[in-house]
Amino acid sequence: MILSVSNLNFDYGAQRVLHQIRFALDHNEILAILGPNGSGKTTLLKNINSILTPSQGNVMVEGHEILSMKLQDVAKLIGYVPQKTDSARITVFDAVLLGRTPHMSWSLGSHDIDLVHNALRLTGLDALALRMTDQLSGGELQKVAIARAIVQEPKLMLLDEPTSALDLKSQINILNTLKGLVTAQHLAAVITLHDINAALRYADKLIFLKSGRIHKFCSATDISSQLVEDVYELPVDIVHVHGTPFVVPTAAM
Ligand SMILES: Nc1ncnc2c1ncn2[C@@H]1O[C@H](COP(=O)(O)OP(=O)(O)OP(=O)(O)O)[C@@H](O)[C@H]1O
Repeated sequence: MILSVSNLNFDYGAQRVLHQIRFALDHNEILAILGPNGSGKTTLLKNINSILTPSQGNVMVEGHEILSMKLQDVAKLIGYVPQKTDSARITVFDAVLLGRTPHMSWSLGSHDIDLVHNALRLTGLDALALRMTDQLSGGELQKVAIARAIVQEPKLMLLDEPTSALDLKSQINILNTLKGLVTAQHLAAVITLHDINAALRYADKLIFLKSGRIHKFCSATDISSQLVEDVYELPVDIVHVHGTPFVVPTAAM
């Protein structure tokens, strides 16, 4: 098991936003967190990597209690791709190289440089390596954040809506890259998505959050129209295309 979250509650001030969250994730697995706006998806990711501190409960990654670790050590275990990434007056290459910071001492080795080149290739950014990040589009910046998380060589990747700004081909490339990395490097990934159909295609496990509670923790194969209707309060049909389930809102609403 790579990630274990037990009895986690989180409050923003007096407002409880996450209630008794409990799940585990194995190596080689992608977990998609789904749910309506405001259901707590981003808050849950930020509790897993200790940007936010749970009011109760704990998070273990590879047997380490995250809350008791130094941030630099957390960054060796967890690569985080936030929903929004800031640009700066540095090149794409340097922005990606920053992902190596937790592993660096004094010198920059050829391994670090090779990892950056590889991540630029995987995310389709080779041609932009020397461009300043403040001259990128939103989707290109999103790819930089993903490349930076890849060079961290984490055991667990947390990605918050990583494909929200990407065109269709880039969405598929990034999700295929993520799936390939998870398998090849024996990692796990937790990814928040609004696109249920992408989740059904790429995730092994699903968590449906509703009002800060786990409504259902299941496999992608357990999807049903009733489940989606209960969570999103929207009537849907499930159709199968080439064996893959697709959620389609029913015509009559
Ligand atoms: N900094 C904050 N202070 C107070 N409440 C917050 C803060 N950030 C988020 N919230 C509230 O916490 C709840 C969960 O928010 P969160 O961003 O985790 O939801 P989400 O499922 O990621 O939403 P979305 O799909 O819209 O991105 C919401 O009710 C939100 O209004």
